[in-house]
Formats: sequence, C-alpha cells, structure tokens
Amino acid sequence: MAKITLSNLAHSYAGAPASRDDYQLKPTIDHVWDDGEAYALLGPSGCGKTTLLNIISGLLVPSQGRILFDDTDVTALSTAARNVAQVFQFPVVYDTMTVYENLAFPLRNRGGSAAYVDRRVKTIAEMIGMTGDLDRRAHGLTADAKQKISLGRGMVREDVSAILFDEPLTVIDPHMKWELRTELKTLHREFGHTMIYVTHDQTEALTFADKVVVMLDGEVVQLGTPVELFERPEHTFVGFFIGSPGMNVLPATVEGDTAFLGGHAVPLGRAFSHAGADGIEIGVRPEFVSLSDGDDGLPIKVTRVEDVGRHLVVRTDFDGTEVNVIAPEGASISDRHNRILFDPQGIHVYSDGWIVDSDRRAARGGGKR
Ligand SMILES: Nc1ncnc2c1ncn2[C@@H]1O[C@H](COP(=O)(O)OP(=O)(O)OP(=O)(O)O)[C@@H](O)[C@H]1O
Repeated sequence: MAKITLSNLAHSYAGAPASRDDYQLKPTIDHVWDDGEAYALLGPSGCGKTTLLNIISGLLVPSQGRILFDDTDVTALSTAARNVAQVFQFPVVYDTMTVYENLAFPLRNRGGSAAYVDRRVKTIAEMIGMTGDLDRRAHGLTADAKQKISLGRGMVREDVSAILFDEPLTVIDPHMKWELRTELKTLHREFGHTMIYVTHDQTEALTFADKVVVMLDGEVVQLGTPVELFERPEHTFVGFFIGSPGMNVLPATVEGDTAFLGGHAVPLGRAFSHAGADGIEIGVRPEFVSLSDGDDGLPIKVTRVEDVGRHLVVRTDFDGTEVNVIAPEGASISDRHNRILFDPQGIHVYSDGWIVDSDRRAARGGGKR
C-alpha cells in the first residue's frame, strides 16, 4: 500500500499545448492521497477521470508533473513496476482456466505457497459470491460472472501499492451491484488497501469512498469526504452533481448579511463583504428549504410533488426557476403553500461558481481559493 503524490500534473493528448484549453487534465492537479484510503474519482463523461487513472497506473505518461508512490518517483515506471492491480470496465479473464485458477493466477505468478493461495482464493470467492463455481471453466460464464472474477483477481493480492478500478460495475446487474459495492467497502476496511475507483455514479462514489475527488472539465473541483461535499460544496457543480435532487443554485446579489433574489431579501445569517458584484449565486440544498403558508420568504408555486419513499421532493417555481424542496414523508402539500424559506445555515454564496467565505470564516483563514 502506498501514499500517492500527484505533483503539479497536467496532460494534453495533442502534445505541445498552446493554451489551457489544449489540456484534457488542466495544470491544477497537485494532491497527496493518503496511504490506505479509498478514493472515488467522480464526474461526468469526458471530465478526465480515466486520463488521471491511467497516469496513476502507468498506462499514460503525463505531459507535465510527477507521480510518487510513497517517496519513490514512479512517473517513468511501467504498470508492472508500479505494482498496482487494475480492474477495468469489461471483464478480463482467462477463458480456458477455471474460476479458481483465474483467482489464483496473480498469487501463483508471484510464487505464493499453495496453502496461502488456497486460503486467499477461497476468501475472495466468498466475497464475490462464487464459492460454488470455483471448479467451473470461465468460458461460458455470463459477462456478469466474468466481471466478478475480474474484481476478485484485482483484489486477491495483499501486497499491491494500490488497486485501481475503472467503472468496474457497469456490466453487473443492479442487485449484485449494490452487494459488490458494500463488499468492496468491507474489504477495504479489512485489508486497508489504497483504492482508487472511477465512476460517474454518485451513489457508487459516496458508498465506496472515504474521499471523493469531483472532476469537471479536466480539473478537480473538490476533494472531500461525502459529508464535506454535502455540507460545503466548494463549487456549484459539486452542489448540483451530488445530492438527489442536487443543490438549488440561484442568481443573486449580496449585501452584507442579506442576499437579494429578484427584489426579495433572504437573510444569510452571516456577512459576506467580499462577495463582489458579478456572477454571484446562492446555493441551498433542498434539505434546507421549507414550504410556508405565511407572508415571509420567496413567493413560489408548487408544480409537482414526488414521493420518493423516505421523504417528498416538492418541485416549485420561483420566478421561472425551479427550486426543489425536501418535505417530510406524509406532509400534506397544497396550494396554500405559496412561499419557501431557506435555513441560513444551509445557504452558500458563490462567485463565478466558486464558494465565497463569510467574513467570519475568512477571518479564521478558511477556504482554499
Ligand atoms: N487517446 C486520446 N486521444 C485524444 N483525446 C482523448 C484520448 N482519450 C481521451 N481523450 C479526451 O480526453 C478527455 C477526457 O477523457 P477521459 O476518458 O479521461 O474522461 P472520463 O471522465 O474518463 O470520461 P468517460 O466517463 O466517458 O470515460 C475527453 O475530452 C476525451 O475525448
């Protein structure tokens, strides 16, 4: 297992990049990822997740910067020399071998004793639910079963620097997906491997990872725990992309401790003297918005109520913009609900997409940008 340092990384597939737009990974990637943690790289299609993963695995040499595993510079080393295990989106199995032989392969390759190999193969087979299939040939198994073998093979060695997963559950059926995700988490807790998991699915990322690395347009817009991403999205994209539904983002002006939305005042509970004037938005998650039939708050019209089981998602229209509200299960919603209130604790102020510190937080030295 290793700590992974991404030092001043950037990548351009075109070579000789002339401007920032020519980079598929922008020159802002500078992180230390802790030994033994589980990281998820999360973001929409084309944001650079696989590019970053391939740089870490050694399949791609970055145009700029260095990668270190612990204190060793591995930038020029092959994947094999980096000692990483990889699981790809589609199964990679040896069809002529049995399930047992497939799982044992990485261990036998490195001279593991028969007793150790047997113990390890059986542990992993149980984890992927294939104990009863160990003697079957991989040929003829479903894509789903083959991918489980690939996952098992990726996790069978205990001595790897890191295990890298690139959308590994794409071909797995939905029920098994849930089970494997939970198993992966348990396995991580048990063995403490450094794991990096690429996905565009927030549920997968949030269940699996200790830390989620949210990417957009070749940049890491936030690296944080699931709770941090929920409570303090550093970019409007993070607020919007994570959550169900995501954060409401509304254009506003801010004066001291008050935001103004289309002439309506919204108390912020703390002052933002440095919010600036252009590109200002406020973000508030639906969990911090409540419906009201009083005179305070923003005037809205309820457009739809969705019962999603644990609570209700209420869609409202404020001056042509949809604002989502989460209401308790069983709440009775009617036309008399014609206002919404924001809990000041859940309101964030953004400038050009990036979070602005309140005066109090700025005085404490908070914020990263
Ligand atoms: N070999 C390549 N040559 C040129 N451009 C590439 C190459 N591979 C990827 N790209 C481009 O780099 C950008 C990032 O791609 P990447 O595959 O890393 O994104 P991703 O977030 O993993 O997307 P997806 O979820 O669709 O796989 C995209 O614009 C993509 O078109």
